[in-house]
Amino acid sequence: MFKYNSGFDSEFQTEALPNALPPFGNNPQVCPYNLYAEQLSGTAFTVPRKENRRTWMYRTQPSVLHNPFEEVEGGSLSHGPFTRSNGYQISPNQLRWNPLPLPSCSETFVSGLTTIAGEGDPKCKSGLAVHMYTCNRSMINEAMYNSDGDYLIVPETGTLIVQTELGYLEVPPKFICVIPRGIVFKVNVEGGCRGYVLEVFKGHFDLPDLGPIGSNGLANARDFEYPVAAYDEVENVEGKTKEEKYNWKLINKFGGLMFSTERCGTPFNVVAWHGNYSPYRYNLEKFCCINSVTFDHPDPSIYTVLTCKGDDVGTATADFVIFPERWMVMENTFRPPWYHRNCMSEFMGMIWGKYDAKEGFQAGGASLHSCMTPHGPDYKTFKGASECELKPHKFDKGLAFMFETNVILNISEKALAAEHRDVNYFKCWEGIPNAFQGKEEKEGGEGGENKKRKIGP
Ligand SMILES: O=C(O)Cc1cc(O)ccc1O
Ligand SMILES: [Fe+2]
Repeated sequence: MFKYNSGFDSEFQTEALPNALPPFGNNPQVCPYNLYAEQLSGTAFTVPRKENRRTWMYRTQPSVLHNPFEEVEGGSLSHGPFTRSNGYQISPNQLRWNPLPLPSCSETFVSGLTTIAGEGDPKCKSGLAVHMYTCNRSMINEAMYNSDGDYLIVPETGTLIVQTELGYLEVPPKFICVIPRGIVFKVNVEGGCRGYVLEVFKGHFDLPDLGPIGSNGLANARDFEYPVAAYDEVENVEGKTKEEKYNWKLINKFGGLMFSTERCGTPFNVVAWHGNYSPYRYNLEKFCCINSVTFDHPDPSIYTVLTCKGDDVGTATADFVIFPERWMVMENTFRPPWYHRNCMSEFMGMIWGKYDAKEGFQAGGASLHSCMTPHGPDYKTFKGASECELKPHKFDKGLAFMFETNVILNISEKALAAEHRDVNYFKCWEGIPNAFQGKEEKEGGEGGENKKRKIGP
């Protein structure tokens, strides 16, 4: 339906009307079509050139035309600092949630956002938040921008039509989109929608380095799609009062709180733009998976789609990782995820189908295994994967993902107390027997062959 340009992190130029971009330079004395030039900076002016992101927009009116913002009740999205007094707790427990029910009353993407967890402070540009949304209504004459960071949106049910200042993105399940800090957007939907949002308060998402993998593979740069310029029809405001002209609601998430105001006409009035700071979408089915073809289950970092680098080299503020359809061919290997404890925290969601490590992890549900919280396959999965014949096998039963972060997340009390929380989750590991056979009975003896284990009584 919509057109796109492609290429991660590229410098694009796009015009909804011919020759709407200045032929050279960014801010000529008078712009083509008498448009207003406006720069949006996504990095400090002075960061190194290869990290520098900014976009020049040529719009029918500049963004300044709005009334003063006032703080509003942010509902479940407004998170303020992630403190106990503000309704956040920490927990070293294994946590899991069943799917959030789709809304029974009218909700937009923004009103239907609810913060699940977070750490850090958007005012200091550090940390992240994890949100979920359910919605069933398009935003009409209503738009939002986030001063706090970049949104990475993962739909699970329903297609989002994301209208942004820079053009449209269609984002069905199995696609993701990123809306960088400051970009004004609205979301149109048809029917019930549900999904996940990762918000990073510092930096931007990058493709991970590939090291010895080489110059291709995982998420390929050419598969990232960027909007082409599109603007709303200009309204005839002749004879209208100021109130009638200021007919759009503009919401701003700012320092963890929500603010709202009225703005003069549509904010989607950019006729042309050029630059490298833009929202984009990516089809997760284009992910080129790298996996073991000999033995052993590799670390899940091989499935990293996008990473938001942290302060320490190789340690992300947040990675977006998927567990896509793939062939499992490893020999003499327990193929599902191993039991493990991780210094990073793992928030997981399910886009469709089933997860290969557990029963009961449902599409639209979520789990959180925080820093050093033990987790891994439930006993049934362990037993099955330890005893099955190891033939080449295509895992094609579902698509899970992980937001993996360096921080310990504070969890919203609302999410902890929610009815859809699976408080019996920890029981999925109950009954794992002690299968140790004792020194005398050990098969193979010292240095013996790595024999197939016998499981259970
Ligand atoms: O915990 C999980 O299910 C996610 C995960 C998957 C995997 O293949 C290896 C490690 C890991 O944390
Ligand atoms: Fe894990």
